[in-house]
Amino acid sequence: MAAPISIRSLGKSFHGRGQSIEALRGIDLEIADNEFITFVGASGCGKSTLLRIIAGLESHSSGQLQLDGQPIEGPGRERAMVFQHYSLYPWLTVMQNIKFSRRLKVVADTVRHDGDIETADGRACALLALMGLEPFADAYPSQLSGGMQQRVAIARALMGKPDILLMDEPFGALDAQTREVMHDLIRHVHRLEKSTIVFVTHDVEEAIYLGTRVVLMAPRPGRIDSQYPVPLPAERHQDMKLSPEFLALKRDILARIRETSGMRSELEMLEKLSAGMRE
Ligand SMILES: Nc1ncnc2c1ncn2[C@@H]1O[C@H](COP(=O)(O)OP(=O)(O)OP(=O)(O)O)[C@@H](O)[C@H]1O
Repeated sequence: MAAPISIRSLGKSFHGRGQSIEALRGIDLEIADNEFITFVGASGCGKSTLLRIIAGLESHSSGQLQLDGQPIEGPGRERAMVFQHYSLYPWLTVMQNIKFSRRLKVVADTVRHDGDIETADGRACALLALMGLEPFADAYPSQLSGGMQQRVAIARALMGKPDILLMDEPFGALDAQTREVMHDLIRHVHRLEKSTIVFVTHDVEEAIYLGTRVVLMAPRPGRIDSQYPVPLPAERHQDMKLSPEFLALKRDILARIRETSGMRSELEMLEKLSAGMRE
């Protein structure tokens, strides 16, 4: 069962070289069990920092952060993270990469149970099938396309049956067609695995297609600007990207990103400048 995340008045500042950067201020957010929540916003608005704090990879400076009622004080097995760059071990095969985190756990245990290993093998085979990787079980990462490598990274993250999957622009380096395939795949994974997914992206269309709720963050300091429930059914297909509800939401979010990032005033200034040159 996935655990709810509760974030109250959370702030984060980075200090260094006589400078202080307020990366996050006053973040209040509840993320429900099994939710698929997506984050968008201008560069530098603190999306990755917030994700890393939820992962326990970064500490917060103020406020509270709880997972199932308990404070998050570091990484935990109930959370797994997938990054933009595949971070696979090049000397291990696909199957070995998927089983790697589980192997660390088994080796770390004082008593080694054969049953554990069998269960891990079964889980790895199931994930291999789920991610469409069966023909590549014995291949090495360098023999795979970017999309296939990212499937391996997702399978590896799912290996420990995490309640929460944290994804930081996982498809950012993929071409448009591969991204579409990955979108349907990750929604399928969400349905089957029932984990909560917290997904950071620059791509508004991706955020709407995947999420049940889109959170828009704004920069300087990083904060939540607005939230948008996605008016699409749980079962999604690519044609929905052309529906009036989808396009209206995309337009609203893009306009708000332009406003919060200062892009709108820059565009207006450019327009005035070119009008002046025409006169
Ligand atoms: N380790 C760090 N040390 C100092 N400043 C940092 C650190 N990590 C992030 N920051 C700063 O915190 C702010 C938020 O950064 P963050 O990477 O979380 O934003 P983001 O929304 O994920 O950006 P992008 O979309 O470009 O990835 C930025 O001003 C960034 O420079």
